[in-house]
Amino acid sequence: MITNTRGFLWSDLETRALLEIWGEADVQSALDGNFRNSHVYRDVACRLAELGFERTPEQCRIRIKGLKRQYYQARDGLKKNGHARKICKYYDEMDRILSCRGGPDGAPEPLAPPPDGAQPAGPLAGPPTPGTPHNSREVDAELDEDAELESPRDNFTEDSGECSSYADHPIKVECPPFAIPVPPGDGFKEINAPTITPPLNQPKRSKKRHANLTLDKMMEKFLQQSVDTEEKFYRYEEQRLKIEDKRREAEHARELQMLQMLGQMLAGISSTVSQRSQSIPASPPQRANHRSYGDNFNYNAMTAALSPPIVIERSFSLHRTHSLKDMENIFQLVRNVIPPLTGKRHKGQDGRIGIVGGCQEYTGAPYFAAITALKVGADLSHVFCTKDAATVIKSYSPELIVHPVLDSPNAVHEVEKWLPRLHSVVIGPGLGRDEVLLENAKGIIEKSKVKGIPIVIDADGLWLISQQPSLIQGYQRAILTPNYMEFSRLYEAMLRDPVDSSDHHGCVLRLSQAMGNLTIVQKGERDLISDGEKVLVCSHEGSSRRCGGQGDLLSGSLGVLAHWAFLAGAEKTNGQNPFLVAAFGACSLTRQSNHQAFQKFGRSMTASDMVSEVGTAFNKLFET
Ligand SMILES: NC(=O)C1=CN([C@@H]2O[C@H](COP(=O)(O)OP(=O)(O)OC[C@H]3O[C@@H](n4cnc5c(N)ncnc54)[C@H](OP(=O)(O)O)[C@@H]3O)[C@@H](O)[C@H]2O)[C@@H](O)CC1
Ligand SMILES: Nc1ncnc2c1ncn2[C@@H]1O[C@H](COP(=O)(O)OP(=O)(O)OP(=O)(O)O)[C@@H](O)[C@H]1O
Repeated sequence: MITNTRGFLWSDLETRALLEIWGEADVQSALDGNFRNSHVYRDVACRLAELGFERTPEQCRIRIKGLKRQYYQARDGLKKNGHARKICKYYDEMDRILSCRGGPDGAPEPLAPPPDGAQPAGPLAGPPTPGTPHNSREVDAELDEDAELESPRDNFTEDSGECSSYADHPIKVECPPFAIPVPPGDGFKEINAPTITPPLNQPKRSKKRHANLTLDKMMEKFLQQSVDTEEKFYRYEEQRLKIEDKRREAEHARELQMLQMLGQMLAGISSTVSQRSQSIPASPPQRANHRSYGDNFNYNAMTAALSPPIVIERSFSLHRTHSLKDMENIFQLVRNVIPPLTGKRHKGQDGRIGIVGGCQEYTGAPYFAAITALKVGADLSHVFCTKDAATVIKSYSPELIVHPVLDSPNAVHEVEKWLPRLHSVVIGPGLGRDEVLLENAKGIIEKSKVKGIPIVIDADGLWLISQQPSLIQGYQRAILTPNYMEFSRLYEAMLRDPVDSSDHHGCVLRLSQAMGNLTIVQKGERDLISDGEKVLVCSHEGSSRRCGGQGDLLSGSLGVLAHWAFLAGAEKTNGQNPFLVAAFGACSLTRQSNHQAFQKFGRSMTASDMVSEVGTAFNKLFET
């Protein structure tokens, strides 16, 4: 029965059958020295078929050729490492057959010792020298013997014709019997260098170690090259960044230059306008004392105001408890308390103001108060706000010092640490009405009182006071700045009566008295200022625009002026209550800023526009 074969792959059984036939003496003698061997392999194939294996003569010849090659390689090249059997599975069979076969001279071939300690099949003549002419000749002869039937297609299968499996052939990493061709380079020199070629009688193991060492060195070299490349990359990147920085600096310098040029151009334009304004006589200070109850805004007035020169109106109101002379002097008193700008002062002397307020909802209010304090002339402006609000407030202005402490568990202590360095505190803008924050504000008020620091209370700070008036009652260094609604709350809380809308002056006077003669600024169409003894009315022209944040400008500027007035002493204030003077100055300034901003922006005016006007408004009111 013919066994089906699997193409050109040979099973073990099939191969052994082939070797059995091919090793027979008549076959060997037919092949020996005979270059025309096709008839021999035809016979081999026929005999194989008799055993049940269907193979063509050509397949038989090629299989034998492959087996011979494996055998010679194993014997000549690799037998010393003791793994010949793994390279040539049929080594013993081949050896038995070929050792009996004569060499070219007819004498038996000297045989290698059997690998892996196996007993040699033939007489042991000592190990052959690999690569001797004899062996080469033998292989050549055998290959020539097979030449007749060889075809290009067969080359594909001649060395690996076995039907193998992964189990039969475990993967082995062996040192190849030839040098690995590698690209030239420092790291590869040693491979072909004759100086390190092991002597022929050196054990194979050392060759292997040498190869391993070489591989190690190659790997080392490779890693070194990687490190070098990386370093080069970083050096290059560093240089690139430096160049980039320089480029940016140059660009920045150019931008600055452009801005300076622009500034100079604008200054030129502004001085032209200013010269024009000055050529028209400005209102003398005496005129500021002109009594007026603050004309309501009308379009004629606005039209007049828009066209230069700007006439600064200062309006005062008298209460029956005060003389005209007092009123005439009050504005001059504001001027008196403003510290002169000299080169002798150091940072902080002109005012370190603290604003307590600013929470998640309200970040604008503390900002407006704090920035106005700086615009009026304070040196440092601190904001004590909640954590949420801090980053936002900082982002509005780098000039502000922002402390995100107001909602921290030890908020009062955190602010208290700063109190000795503060000249006044403004409590309430954007504080909100969260119980915890109000409680902290209360603690800060108490600590500030202990230190005798002037305190301005506005917005939600006033809500707190309307709940607990005793918190500030009797502290005459406090100034409360309620709008109409806030005033009503306070008034009702203190006097248990609704506000008498027919007697605003009397109401503000009474509230101040009820609070222990601290200063009350009732904001409105006309601002009423009282310390329980006097009532000042400021109806300086502002505008009809009531945008949110105007009150914050007032409280911020009042924080600075209160410090200045308080510091100035009785001589400068002519014995008047310094907080009345300060309040009058702050109301005038806020209204003037409002007026100027409105002239520019009309209905679109916002509190920020007013902030931009604070400097010039201050200048017009107090320094011209
Ligand atoms: N950008 C920001 O972050 C800003 C934040 N801000 C902060 O907001 C917080 C709350 O302040 P607030 O003014 O809204 O509260 P509050 O004074 O109780 O008024 C509540 C209600 O009372 C009324 N009302 C008010 N005035 C009145 C009047 N003159 N005459 C008559 N009624 C008047 C009016 O009621 P309505 O007439 O609408 O019914 C009003 O809605 C506070 O922390 C503050 O600092 C502001 O500073 C703005 C810029
Ligand atoms: N009708 C008005 N005419 C002119 N000026 C006014 C008028 N009402 C208020 N002002 C001025 O605006 C300033 C702020 O007062 P306002 O009543 O807006 O305070 P507020 O309600 O506390 O403000 P905020 O929006 O900051 O809370 C004060 O200086 C006040 O003189």
